[in-house]
Amino acid sequence: MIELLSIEKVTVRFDGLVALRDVSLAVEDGTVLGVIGPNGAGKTTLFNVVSGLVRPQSGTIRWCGTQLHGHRPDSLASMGISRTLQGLGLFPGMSVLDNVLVGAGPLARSGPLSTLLGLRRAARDEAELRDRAMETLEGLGIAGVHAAMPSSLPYGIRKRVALARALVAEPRLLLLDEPASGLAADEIDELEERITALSTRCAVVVVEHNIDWVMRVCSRVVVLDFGEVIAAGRPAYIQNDQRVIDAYLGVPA
Ligand SMILES: Nc1ncnc2c1ncn2[C@@H]1O[C@H](COP(=O)(O)OP(=O)(O)OP(=O)(O)O)[C@@H](O)[C@H]1O
Repeated sequence: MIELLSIEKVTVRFDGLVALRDVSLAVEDGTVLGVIGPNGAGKTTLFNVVSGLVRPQSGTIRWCGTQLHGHRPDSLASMGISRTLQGLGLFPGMSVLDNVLVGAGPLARSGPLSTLLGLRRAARDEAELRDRAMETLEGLGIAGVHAAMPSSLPYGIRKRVALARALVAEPRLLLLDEPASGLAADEIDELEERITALSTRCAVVVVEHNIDWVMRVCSRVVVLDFGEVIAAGRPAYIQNDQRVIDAYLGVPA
């Protein structure tokens, strides 16, 4: 299987606090990797490192075999990486479609200059992007609300809009920060099916506190505790690992 993302011995310090210590993991194409751990374990920091929001003090990050040096969050989509945020991160003053178009923006071939010089092409690009955004909404069953403002929609639908915004760029790697939080039981089941279907198109990394869901959806799981990887492997292995049970899962019933 193709290794898309490889993180090797990454350490992140915030002043005196070590948020990640010598963390290594790899994400292969077509897989769903779960990242779990108690609050403050370093899960979001890990996403921030991959996204270029946080620079590690040491360690390397490779994307499709090439080492990343000082990559920036605004280059992520064109690299083929998309991310959803904890919570929603939708723009309240923009319609659902416009929110999704924000995710498609980095793909626009027409920058400000070509927009000035070639209005026709810019218009064509915009129409293509709109079509693509509508298709993405359709794929998630929410094309009907494309003109609505996010605040008028139930939380589960808004969460799908946030997913659409990440998917519209057709990423090779999708980073999902707590995708199941705040969802009802039937929506969580639906999300399981959706992620499983998505994994045929892209690799997925999920940070999630709903452990049962993680164990169902993920092919591999990495467990962080105080910034360190304390276990990594298949869900069945993780569930029976004594360090994981002690640090996070508690005594099995
Ligand atoms: N920008 C920052 N400046 C200082 N400390 C930070 C910063 N970002 C994270 N931290 C600290 O780093 C540690 C790891 O935080 P992080 O948010 O990555 O954990 P987490 O596993 O995502 O937690 P949660 O499950 O609560 O979201 C925490 O102690 C946190 O307070």
